[in-house]
Amino acid sequence: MEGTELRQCSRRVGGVAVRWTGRQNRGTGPAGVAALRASSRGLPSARSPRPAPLGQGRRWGHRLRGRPGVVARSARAERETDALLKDIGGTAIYLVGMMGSGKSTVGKLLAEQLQYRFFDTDDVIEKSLGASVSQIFEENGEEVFRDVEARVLQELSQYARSVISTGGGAVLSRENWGNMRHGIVVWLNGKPETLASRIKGQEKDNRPLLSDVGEESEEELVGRMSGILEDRQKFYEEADIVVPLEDGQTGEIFAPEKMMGDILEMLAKAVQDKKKEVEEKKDFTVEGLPDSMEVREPYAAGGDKGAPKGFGAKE
Ligand SMILES: Nc1ncnc2c1ncn2[C@@H]1O[C@H](COP(=O)(O)OP(=O)(O)OP(=O)(O)O)[C@@H](O)[C@H]1O
Ligand SMILES: O=C(O)C1=C[C@@H](O)[C@@H](O)[C@H](O)C1
Repeated sequence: MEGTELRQCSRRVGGVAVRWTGRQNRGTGPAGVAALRASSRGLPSARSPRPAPLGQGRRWGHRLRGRPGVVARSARAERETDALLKDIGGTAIYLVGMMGSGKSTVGKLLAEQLQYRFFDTDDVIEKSLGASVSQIFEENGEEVFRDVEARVLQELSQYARSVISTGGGAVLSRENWGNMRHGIVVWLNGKPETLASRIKGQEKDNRPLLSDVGEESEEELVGRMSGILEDRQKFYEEADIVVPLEDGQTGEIFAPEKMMGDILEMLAKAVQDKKKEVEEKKDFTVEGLPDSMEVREPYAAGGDKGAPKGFGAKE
């Protein structure tokens, strides 16, 4: 059989030690599916150093000032952002959305501002397996890719202070939602036209679902993106926060820095709403309850929607 036999990988991806024992099958021998399945247990294994505690670095507002397109923040805005950092208490942020929606671009900015680590699940998979997403689809099939993706998400969900850019199809798995509900899920919601114009002409190494779309035809790409979005819309809508890519009135496409600012604002609001909700629940009394019964606080980030894990994942 051509290709590499079981191989040990040990790499650092975003500050996390990723270990993987994998068999790569580049030949026509037995498919690598079983080998990948077997080897996808426990990835990534993470015993990473924690990032510097919030507050030790430069302040958020200060950092924003240097950014092109970002308006200097007032002392009040600085106080607000400091309060947000305190309030979200390290809660992880998951970015979901279609291919080309800007999850990696915006996610990196967000991580920098929050002094969080940044992970891109496609990258983690590619680096740890030493193969591109397209290669994995081609040689092992989509099902195996989804399986590996789920394991990666599960592992990453144990870490606080992370911004995690997920693959476009991660929302299709119930298991993934269970893990993403450890944090706050943010959907970058854009029109197929916007997505297609970004993706067109880009290499397709991590977008095998578009590999058969003609290079020349943006129309065909828009059609494909529309179809995928239609199938996934209801899953994306489960997100805690929805951030548009375009201005609904003018159609202007927002810059990544603006999107990051929008996310921060919406996070602040979500945190305040949740605090209020918790406060209201505290005042709520039920006649006739035995003294020993406690009223449980609701899940912080997912509200009614999700698996109850809440703010403050494992540090
Ligand atoms: N707000 C934006 N305005 C203009 N271009 C953007 C914006 N955000 C991202 N882009 C560009 O769009 C392309 C796709 O962005 P990015 O890779 O961040 O998306 P993604 O959601 O991570 O995609 P995928 O999941 O397919 O990897 C990149 O070329 C990026 O530079
Ligand atoms: O939308 C999707 O299903 C995908 C998006 C990419 O990020 C990759 O995760 C992969 O190509 C699948």
